[in-house]
Amino acid sequence: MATLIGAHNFAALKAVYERPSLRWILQPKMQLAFSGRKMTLQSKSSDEVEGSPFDHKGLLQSRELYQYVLETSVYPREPAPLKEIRAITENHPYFFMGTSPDSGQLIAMLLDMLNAKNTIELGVFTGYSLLLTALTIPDDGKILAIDPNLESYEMGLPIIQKACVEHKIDFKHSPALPVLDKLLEDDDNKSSFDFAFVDADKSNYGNYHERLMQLVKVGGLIVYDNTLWYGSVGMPEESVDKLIRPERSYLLELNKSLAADTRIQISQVPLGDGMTICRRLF
Ligand SMILES: C[S@@+](CC[C@H](N)C(=O)[O-])C[C@H]1O[C@@H](n2cnc3c(N)ncnc32)[C@H](O)[C@@H]1O
Repeated sequence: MATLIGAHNFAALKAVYERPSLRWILQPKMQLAFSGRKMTLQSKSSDEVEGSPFDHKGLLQSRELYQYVLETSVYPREPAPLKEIRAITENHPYFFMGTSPDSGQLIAMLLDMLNAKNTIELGVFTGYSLLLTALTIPDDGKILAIDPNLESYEMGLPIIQKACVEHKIDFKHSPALPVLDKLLEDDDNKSSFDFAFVDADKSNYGNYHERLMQLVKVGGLIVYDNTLWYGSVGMPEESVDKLIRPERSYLLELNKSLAADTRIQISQVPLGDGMTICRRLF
């Protein structure tokens, strides 16, 4: 399959893509071909992917094991609208940013176990984790979803509408920090959220944590995505591509500070790109 994709962010995408050490991270199953200012997105067959730098295995030992998990436990139980949003996201130039379905399955279980009704999400993209949350919480539940990128949100919106869950979503087209600060001006918002999912700019994770600790109730959860950053947090700095080093350093800092934060119970889960689940204790 080959699809012509838009030329926005062309130079940046081309520069990133052409770094061989990053290709396996960015394009596990697809390949971008550049011709002049035209970009073509091409699916790779399983045979082409296998054993190549594009081989995708998440954080597990092998691609086969990751596929086994997805095909045995995740895909058979994944609701149809989520399959649909995952399919349309494959056409987005940054499709690799979507929350992985295995992480999503755990998030849904956590939401259910908490009986979460009032949730907040930082970093929406095309809406996989948002739709998952909307499908899981009750009909009168609410999700405050924040992202400065409206275009990506609008890509998944028709699927959210078709699933009849849009009424649960309050989308704020904005960076997250000012929205959180505004919420904190009203004491009624403090300790009002059952659940927070953070999948936005890694440089602000520390700032988000301090604010979310006030907004999420005692017993509530804050889940941080990408805390193992393609496994790079366990690698020596010099072996990590320079392009992903800044985020790696923010995540190293975050992981250390979460481990030292006595206000929370934590679990570092090696699913997807690594998620840290934090439960507010006091
Ligand atoms: C990894 S994607 C989120 C994936 C999403 N959870 C999903 O399931 O598809 C990261 C998102 O964070 C958003 N983002 C970047 N900076 C942000 C900020 N300051 N505040 C909130 N979101 C931000 C980006 O626009 C992008 O859509």
